[in-house]
Amino acid sequence: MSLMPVEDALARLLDSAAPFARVQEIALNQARGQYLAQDVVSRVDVPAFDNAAVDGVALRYADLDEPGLTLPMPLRVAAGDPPGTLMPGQVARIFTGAPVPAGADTVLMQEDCEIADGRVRLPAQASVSDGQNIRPAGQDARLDEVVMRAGQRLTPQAAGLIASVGVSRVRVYAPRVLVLTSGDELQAPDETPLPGKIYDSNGPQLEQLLIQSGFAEVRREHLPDDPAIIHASLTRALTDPQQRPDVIISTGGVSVGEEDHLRAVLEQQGKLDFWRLAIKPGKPFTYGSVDGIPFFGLPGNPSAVLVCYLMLVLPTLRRCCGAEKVLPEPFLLPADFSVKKAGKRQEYLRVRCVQKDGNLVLEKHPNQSSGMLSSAVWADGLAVVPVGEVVKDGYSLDYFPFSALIDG
Ligand SMILES: Nc1nc2c(c(=O)[nH]1)N[C@H]1C(S)=C(S)[C@@H](COP(=O)(O)OP(=O)(O)OC[C@H]3O[C@@H](n4cnc5c(N)ncnc54)[C@H](O)[C@@H]3O)O[C@H]1N2
Ligand code: MOO
Repeated sequence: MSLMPVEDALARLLDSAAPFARVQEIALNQARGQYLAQDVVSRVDVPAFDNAAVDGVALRYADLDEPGLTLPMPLRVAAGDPPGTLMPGQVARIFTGAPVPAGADTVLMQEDCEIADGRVRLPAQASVSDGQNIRPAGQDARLDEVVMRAGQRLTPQAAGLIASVGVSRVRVYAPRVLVLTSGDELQAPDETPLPGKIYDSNGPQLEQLLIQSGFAEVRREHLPDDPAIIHASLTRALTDPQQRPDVIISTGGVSVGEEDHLRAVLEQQGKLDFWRLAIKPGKPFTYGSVDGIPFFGLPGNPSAVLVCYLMLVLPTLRRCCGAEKVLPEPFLLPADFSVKKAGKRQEYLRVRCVQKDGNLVLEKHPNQSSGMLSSAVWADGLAVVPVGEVVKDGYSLDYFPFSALIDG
């Protein structure tokens, strides 16, 4: 059976992405990297007035025409003061951020003048540029200008920019995400370990991935390997208006084993769109919908969860928030390792970007088992080995830092 290429799967996911209906108005101090559901329009010019970029003196450039000039300094303007007016033949003491007085057109750094007894000895005109050290009104934003578009992320810089234009509340996408872990072998990390059982790591990992990538409304539920109970839990989540999610992400139960029930329930209760991709780790990746809600069925192996979330789920969530760009550009970096056997699936290796002889190279963790997370913690990103390719030492590979994948 041929597996669907990762690019085709991503294209299908992005095609199917419909805007999330759930939108929330939040105060800027609640910004946690969500996606804007509205354009942000400036209420002012930023800066609102021409102002000094340095501490020094404000003057008329034309007054510098005489060499070795000393002029009186009757005016003092600090940040927050009204600008005042400068008469010809005068200079004003001025500080960074203070409005430039009417009549002044140039600001000199105090280090370039001699200030004494209310007078200033000025440098030669040749060493000064007309208009220097003035930050013009509106250079950052103009009144009524759109400074951020719907679909952009509320990064810390964005929160600062939005505050600077006099806007304190914004509408953001706030989809409810239901994370379903599955498997009779799982226990919560605070339980006493029982024979044959393992601790759930997918639940905490996915929840943190979602929160860090701007999707904080996460509810987690654990499902046993019992189709009737899985069916009932899904029905409850879909019919209770307090719980009804906007997207569902499950882990485990999508492969070919007799105890892999999630895909079967999805097919029965909803619609299976596609299953099985040429991706390593993550082959049994499953996508469909239940009652119109997108359903991502991730494999159970924890590193497959990480890779599938970052490369397939998160880009789709971003598109549902109106984002144009859903994946960062990869860096092309040489491998400091080799992969001798060409694979049938596009492989996402857990790698580190390190310095070697003054150049950046990629180092691969020796154990790439999809059941392991210690290698994912050791790594700082993923390197991509396309289907059918071997990697010789020094070959360049696409490398995505985790930070860029998560931040978008
Ligand atoms: N005969 C075949 N067997 C398998 C195939 C295959 O093609 N033929 N594919 C393998 C691949 S690749 C993957 S990936 C796994 C995925 O299987 P499932 O998605 O059905 O996942 P499970 O079997 O439920 O779990 C796999 C693995 O992960 C552990 N797990 C599950 N949930 C969690 C959790 N929340 N926290 C930590 N670990 C979890 C689980 O115990 C299993 O060890 O199938 C292969 N098999
Ligand atoms: O696709 Mo699986 O995660 O390689 O073991």
